Amino acid sequence: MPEQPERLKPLATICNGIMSVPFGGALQRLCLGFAEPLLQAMTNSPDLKALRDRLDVLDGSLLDAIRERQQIIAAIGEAKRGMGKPLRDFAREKDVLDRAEANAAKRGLDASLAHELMKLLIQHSLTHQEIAHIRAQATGAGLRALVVGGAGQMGRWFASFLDSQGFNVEICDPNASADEAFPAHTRLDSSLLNTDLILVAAGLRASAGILRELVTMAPTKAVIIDIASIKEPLRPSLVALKDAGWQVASLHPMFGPSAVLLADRHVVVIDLGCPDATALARSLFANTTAVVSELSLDAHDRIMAEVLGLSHALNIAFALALAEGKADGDLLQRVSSSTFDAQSKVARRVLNENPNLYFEIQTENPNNAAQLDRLATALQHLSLAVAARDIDTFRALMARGRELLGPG
Ligand SMILES: C=C(O[C@@H]1C=C(C(=O)O)C=C[C@H]1O)C(=O)O
Repeated sequence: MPEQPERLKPLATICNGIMSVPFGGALQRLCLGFAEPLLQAMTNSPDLKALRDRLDVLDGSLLDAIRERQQIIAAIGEAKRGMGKPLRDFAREKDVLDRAEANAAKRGLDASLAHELMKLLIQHSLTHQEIAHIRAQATGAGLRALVVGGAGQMGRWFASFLDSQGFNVEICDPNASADEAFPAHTRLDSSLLNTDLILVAAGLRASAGILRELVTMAPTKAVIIDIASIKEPLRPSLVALKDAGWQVASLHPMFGPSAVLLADRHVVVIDLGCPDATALARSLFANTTAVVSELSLDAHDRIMAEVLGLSHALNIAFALALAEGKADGDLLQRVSSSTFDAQSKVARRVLNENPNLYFEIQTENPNNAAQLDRLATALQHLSLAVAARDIDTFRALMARGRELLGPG
């Protein structure tokens, strides 16, 4: 390619770089076809409209290349299923990312752009493979499930998740509308309990009430699984259900209703001493890329005081401290640092969550008060070290936290 004027060099680099991304044939052909004429056009006639028109074509072809990638991904998913191989291949993902970075660097393209682009595409391919895999495995085929609280956000998520596994889903929710996606009931009565799975996916107080109601009903073959964020309020009913002869287990999906891909998502299973129920709870996520961990009933709430209670409280406090200082939100966003950006993003997410649920996470966990005390103490230590201009203590405080969280 001839030497380009200085102002065109960045574009030449991008075109060269794009050629290095391993999209398969389409994008390479596209770049070879367009890069030079495009640069020519820029040199001869700097016509903005013509350049944008060409860019539109290029962007369309980018999407064609991505579609071609997705089709190959679907074929790979099927091949892996046929061979009984797991959905996710971490070593292969690393290869794909490393190759994209190396190819980008060779062409003078920013390696992190190539990395991020490929990461996004891998995420999408996993989502597609996961959905296809769940449907193909049909773990719930021939089984029936009743989702109690099925018109709530997590209830809806679980209803369609179970449906995608082949379960025959019905929901029970006093707030069910006339046009629910599944047959809906507004009252829990014993005729609904003749099913294989009763998934209780209501708010915490409501779930406690539903489990109490189930305790009064004669056990059926159904497995009862709750998905509450805090387990202590449910403990007496969970124990009573088991004692009454129900098969019962507890689940805690560590993600919200917007989750599509379960890669990097966590699910907690609590074994309540009913092996069939625990096995069913585990099997619901067996064909996904979610990481399933087991916790005891006691450990669950202790750990959730750290994972949920502390992180929610800290983010609410962060925003409150800004509000107390009458901070100018627009100005802060204009001059924000990378840490402030990241922190605000998390805080914004927390503050837009359902206050009833977040209140219950703070108030219903018996371990939470002590955790909030530790947060207050930590802030005090920090304030004292700063007021005393004590660098050694400040360093020690940072080192202690780093030891726990590991290097960044
Ligand atoms: C496509 C595959 O499945 C997954 C998706 C990958 C991708 O999008 O490149 C890579 C590895 C796997 O986790 C594969 O195994 O090759």
